[in-house]
Amino acid sequence: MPSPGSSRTSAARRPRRSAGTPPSTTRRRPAVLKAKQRQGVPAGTRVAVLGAGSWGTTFAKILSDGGADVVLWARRPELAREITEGRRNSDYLPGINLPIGLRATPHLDQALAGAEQVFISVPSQSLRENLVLMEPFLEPDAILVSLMKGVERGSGQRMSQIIEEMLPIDPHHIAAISGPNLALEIAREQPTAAVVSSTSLETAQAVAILATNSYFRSYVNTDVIGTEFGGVLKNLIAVAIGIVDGVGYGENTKASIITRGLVEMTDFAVAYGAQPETLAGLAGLGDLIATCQSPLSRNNTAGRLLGQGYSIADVVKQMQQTTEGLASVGPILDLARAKGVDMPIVEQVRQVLAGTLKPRDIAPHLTTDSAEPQGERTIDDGQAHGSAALWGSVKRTLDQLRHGRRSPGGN
Ligand SMILES: NC(=O)c1ccc[n+]([C@@H]2O[C@H](COP(=O)([O-])OP(=O)(O)OC[C@H]3O[C@@H](n4cnc5c(N)ncnc54)[C@H](O)[C@@H]3O)[C@@H](O)[C@H]2O)c1
Ligand SMILES: O=P(O)(O)OC[C@H](O)CO
Repeated sequence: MPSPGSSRTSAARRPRRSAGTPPSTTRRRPAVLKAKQRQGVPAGTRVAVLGAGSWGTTFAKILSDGGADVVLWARRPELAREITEGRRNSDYLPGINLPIGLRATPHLDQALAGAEQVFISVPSQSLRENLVLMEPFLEPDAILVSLMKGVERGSGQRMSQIIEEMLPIDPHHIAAISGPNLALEIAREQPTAAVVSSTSLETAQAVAILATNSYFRSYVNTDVIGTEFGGVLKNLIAVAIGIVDGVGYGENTKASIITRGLVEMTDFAVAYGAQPETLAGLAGLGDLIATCQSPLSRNNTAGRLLGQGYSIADVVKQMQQTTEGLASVGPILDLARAKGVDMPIVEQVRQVLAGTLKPRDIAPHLTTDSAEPQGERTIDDGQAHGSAALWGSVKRTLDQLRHGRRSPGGN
């Protein structure tokens, strides 16, 4: 008699996995596809992913493994060929086998022809110029989805705002995806959650259905401001964490910065109209934890190099991939000033980048100039639910990450 929870297949007959090999998902994949078909989503919905860097390629894999017919746009013809013929993107995702059905092309018109949903993953500072190139080839009712986590220098605009400004598109057809989504972990099919946000719940749901498979689960919300700013702001806190890591400070300093950083993120986003709950979810706290903890994070890595004493010019030279946080510091502080939001951690990151603050001096934000003891304000007083609510948010986020379970009142 098998014990409760044991499978009928004996462990001895099960094929053995070598250490480090991700569990096979092929057995579970058909169930996800069948569930999607029951929801009326035909397998093979045509989608385009623009940008064949680490996140664009990983997202193309997510969608392809979820049953969509994906064409990935790569600027370099040789990369498009490597992806289509070799099923590899060795520069950005070493060791990852890409799905058989995934095609790549260097031609934007071919990537966009017939695409019902278009996922964009280029560096934020290049979005505007890429939208100009895309516009002639977009299908009239296509949904546009930003996978990016930056704001534009100069305008301070979020990616969905730039899409809305540049294209003759129904704003309800724009979405953004964010969450604790380190590309390489997901490309290795490690279970992960994200949130799809659109002012139209219907659009968010249509995108989430395609962006769900056996290892990737998409939740939905309608708070685009909170979702996009969560992804931008956690990068800045991750740079701060990298800096103190590089200096050699330990866990207390990092936990203090993460906790105070979440308050800064929430204050800022709420001042721009976000819902505070969003910052306590996958796109805020969830992403903050992942990015601040992982050596895979480029923002964290850039910070660590700064903390080790490299100049900003050296760091930029060393970073081979998009490091959005470095470009976002200035615009975010401008936006914060415009709303009177205090962001001491982000301000200190700016000073370290400018060379006016030594990395080892980044901690004094934990004290103040005043000798008076201050109350610990965890979230904006106007929204205050106290520390119990914050702890509840932490538990909800961890729960979502561990079990993919929807929590009451969650996303
Ligand atoms: N990598 C991740 O884990 C991850 C996860 C979630 C979100 N993101 C976000 O996705 C976006 C893209 O990041 P990434 O990790 O894929 O970066 P990346 O550096 O790995 O890839 C960027 C891609 O854009 C291309 N590119 C560069 N300049 C371009 C231009 N002017 N026009 C068109 N294409 C250009 C590059 O050739 C490359 O293919 C960023 O906003 C990032 O914050 C990344
Ligand atoms: O590598 P980073 O620092 O750009 O972070 C990647 C993702 O945004 C993590 O969610």
